[in-house]
Amino acid sequence: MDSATAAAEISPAARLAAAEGLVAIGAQMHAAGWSRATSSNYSVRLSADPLRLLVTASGKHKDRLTTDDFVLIDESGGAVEPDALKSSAETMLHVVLARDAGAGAIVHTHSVWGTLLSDIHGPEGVVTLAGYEMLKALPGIKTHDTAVDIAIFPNTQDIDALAAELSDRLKAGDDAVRYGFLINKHGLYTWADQLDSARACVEALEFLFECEGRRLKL
Ligand SMILES: CSCCC(=O)C(=O)COP(=O)(O)O
Ligand SMILES: [Zn+2]
Repeated sequence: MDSATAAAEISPAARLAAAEGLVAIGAQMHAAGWSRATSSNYSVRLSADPLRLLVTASGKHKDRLTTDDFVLIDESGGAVEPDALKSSAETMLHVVLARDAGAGAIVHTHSVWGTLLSDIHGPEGVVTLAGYEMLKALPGIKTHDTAVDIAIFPNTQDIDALAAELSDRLKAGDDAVRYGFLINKHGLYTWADQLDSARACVEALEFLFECEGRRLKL
């Protein structure tokens, strides 16, 4: 199938709805202080086979996104359509999450608390969130009486290498990458089957990071 045919398979209505959802997420994440200064990237999967993701273009202010600020990409992370904007520098993380975690929507944030916790717990490679009622906002969790590990990867500018490491851990069924992961002194990636659920995951994890951070401070 050539790229023009594949692009044509995504209905304009579905693409527009996804873009509108991501514009709204950008406004919300920015208002929460989690996507400042052009940081963050977001995507929605529009097709699983062939893989097609609508991902934010690189370098955009997330409080001012328009429905034109997105790029339709394929399983290689390349733009499907001609004359596309440059997709997020972290596009390959979205590809791996959609492909290997079955994510339907992916949200990456740069919060203060997540960034600080990733630094403090960086040497252990994991932060554990235990006993909080808010854990029940994560998919499949039914009780506060549980503990969730969130992996912390070293930060790197080699996104292909990070994507490969992430892929290995997802394929191995590593519990510490089940709900999300942190990148050291960088931010959070989390995902779900659809955008509303991914939003709940971000809100829950950022709440829990703030609880952990404030607890350490107290
Ligand atoms: C200003 S934040 C540095 C880049 C980054 O981490 C990020 O999330 C945004 O990168 P993008 O290429 O998606 O704009
Ligand atoms: Zn980032």
